This record gives sequence, C-alpha cells and structure tokens, in this order.
Amino acid sequence: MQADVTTNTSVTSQPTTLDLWETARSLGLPAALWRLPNQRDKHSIVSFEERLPHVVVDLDELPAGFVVSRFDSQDEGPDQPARSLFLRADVQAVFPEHGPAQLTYAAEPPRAFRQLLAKSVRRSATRPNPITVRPDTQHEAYVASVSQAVDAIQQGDLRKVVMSRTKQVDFADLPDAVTLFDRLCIKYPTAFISAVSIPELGQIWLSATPERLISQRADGIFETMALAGTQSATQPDGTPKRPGEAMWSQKEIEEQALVCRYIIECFKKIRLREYVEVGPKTIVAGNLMHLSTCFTVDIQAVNYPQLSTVMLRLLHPTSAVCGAPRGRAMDFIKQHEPHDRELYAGFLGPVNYPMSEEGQSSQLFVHLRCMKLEGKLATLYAGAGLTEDSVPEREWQETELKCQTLLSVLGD
Ligand SMILES: C=C(O[C@@H]1C=C(C(=O)O)C=C[C@H]1O)C(=O)O
Repeated sequence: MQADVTTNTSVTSQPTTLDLWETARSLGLPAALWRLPNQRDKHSIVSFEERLPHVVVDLDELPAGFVVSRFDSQDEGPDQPARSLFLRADVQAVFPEHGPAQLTYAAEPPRAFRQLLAKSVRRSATRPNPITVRPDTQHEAYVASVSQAVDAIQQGDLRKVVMSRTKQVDFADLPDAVTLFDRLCIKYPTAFISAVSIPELGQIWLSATPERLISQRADGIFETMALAGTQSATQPDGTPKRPGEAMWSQKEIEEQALVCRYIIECFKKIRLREYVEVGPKTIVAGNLMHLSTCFTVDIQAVNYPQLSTVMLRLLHPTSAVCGAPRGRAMDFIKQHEPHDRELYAGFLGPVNYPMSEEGQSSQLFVHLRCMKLEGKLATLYAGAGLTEDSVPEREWQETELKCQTLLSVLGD
C-alpha cells in the first residue's frame, strides 16, 4: 500500500524522518535521507540553500554535508577536478531505531521552518497507489549497442564498457518518497539506502546501492571496493542461493578483475603499495549476487592525509560503471546511450559527517540501483559491464534483474 502524506496540526517535539522531509519539501529546501549498510539508524540533513553550490570534493575543505555527483562530473575539462552538488548540513538529524530523534541546527533556519516542523505529518489511511510500467521500447537498440560494443572490444578499441538503459514507471498518485525509502531499508539491510530531494531540478532520487566508492572512516581507515559480475541470488525454483553456491564464469571473473586492476593502477599512480586486498568474494545485494574485492589503507600509517580526496579523483568513474580504458569507454557511452545518465552511476553520500560517537566520517557510494522521481513518473536506471564474451540478450536480462531491485518496492 502506498501512503498518502497529509499535515495535521498536532505539535510534536519528536519529529520523524517524514516530518523533516516534508518540512524541507514544502519550503523548497534540498534534503537528504540515508541509512548506512548494516546499520539501523537513519540520518537526514536539510540545507537552507535553495540552489545548491557545485563544489570540488575535497574532504579536507568541505564542512559536514551530503555530496551528489553526476556520472560525467569529470567533463568540465581534463584538468578540472569533478564538481558535485553539495547539501550543507544546516540541520542534522539522527533517527535511532529506538529512542528519540536528535536534531542539531548549524545555521539559523528560515522563519517558517521550526513552525512547520512542529506540526507532525501523518500518513493518512493508506490508499493504494498502483503503478504502470511503460512498455520497453529500448530492447532492440540496447541489444544492438551491446553487439557494437563487443565488436569494438574484439577490434581492440576497448577492453570493457558499461552500457545502461532506463525503465519508466507511472504512479497513479504522487508517490511518498519516505515510504519507499523505508521499504528499501527493510528489504536491503546491507545496501546504502538514500533519498535526495533537489527542488531546483524538480527531482527526488532514491537508491539501494551495494557499491562503496570510497570511505574515510572515523578510525582513519580508507576503504574502496571492486564490484562486478552479476547473477540472481535465487535458484530457478525461487529459493535463496547461498553465496557459496554461486558459480562464476570466466567472463565475470575477468570483468571483476579489470575493476580490481583499475583500482590498483590508481594506487600505483600515487606510489602507494601498503594496501590490504581481500577478495574476490561473492556478496549478496538484494535480489542479486556480485563479486567483490575490498581494499583498505591505514591513512595514518602511510602518512597520506589527502588519500581519500586523491583516490576519489582518480577512481570516479570506475570501470565498474564506465569501462576500460576510461576515456574510450566514456566516448562509447556518449555515442551509444540514448539517455543522459544524470546522477545514475555518479556518487553520493555524507562527508565529514558525525555519524557515530567515534567521530566524523565520509562515505561515498556509487549511485546504482537508483531511480529519479519527477512528480508521478519514476525513471529507473541499470547497466551491465560488457566484455568480448558478452551475449547481448543476457546483458539485457541482467539490466532487467537490476531494475527489479527498486521496482519490487514500488507496487502495492
Ligand atoms: C552498472 C551497474 O552495476 C555495476 C555493474 C555490474 C556488472 O556489470 O556485473 C555489477 C555491479 C556494479 O558494479 C548497475 O547496477 O547499473
């Protein structure tokens, strides 16, 4: 059942995620709501800047906030560091699983803010909000572009390229992003779940991504991961597969190894050898399984305080979402994909944020298994990594499976 949001006038000193989200939305203010992998607390921030600044993501410079970056944020010029939208944490809120919400104001809110926030938002009796999935018109073109990519790879122009497609879904009524966010949190406990409202674009983005781009943890550990290779997490009879039961083909093993190599090349560029590499291992990401290798570095031990910022610039967009070599894969994507990826396959997450008692951390994720909401229309995005052994129809089926991650929480 889809919830309906109405405002009633009872005063609350205990705002919910929905109260804060709706207060921001009604004042045209940007907001982000997220839940980290394997955690239960939800976090939210509201920015009092109606138009978001574009910033260079420098973790030593930015104040606490939430960053959202386009897939092609590098395109401002070869020597320009990527620029990202930045939601400054003017209000920071943590919503523990049990116990009261804690709100902190870092700036003076607009006049109506506290007043509106004090009026709790109730979901009125839930009303069905059926969805209609628009018929796919992209199948033929997608399959043709996979064949072209395979030809280009076989001719040696490329080693790997990630081609994406979209799927559009109409809601009967305006969907409630917080209800969808809550459903994603329940269904995908190991994913990074987020909802980001960008009023100046008229968009809300929702995602349940399995892929960490970079983290700078409160304990001074840098983390990144190489994720690739995809298969269903269920047996043909519908029973869940255990990770140990996953069988990986040579194609998938090589595809993931390419992403690992790409990360190691980035470490090499900065002459960093002291990284710990664990994997590849099979991980479960909702309805899917992937191969994952985790890389960690002790930032203090290597005496490289800028490591996270430097690696972010080198890594994005990784060969897990773009391809290898990066420049040629990017050109191929621009030539062959009919849509603009916008924030899909970009990165997002909290930076310099007091996420736990241990201190601040920055946690950026690759924006996958995501959709853009514009009014009653949802656009879902999914891609597949192509190598010389790709079979076009199978790659299309892989994008269908990836769309299911979000699609499965949209209906009633
Ligand atoms: C491109 C996507 O996912 C990426 C591509 C994968 C693959 O090609 O197997 C697997 C995980 C992600 O790194 C997506 O979900 O849209």
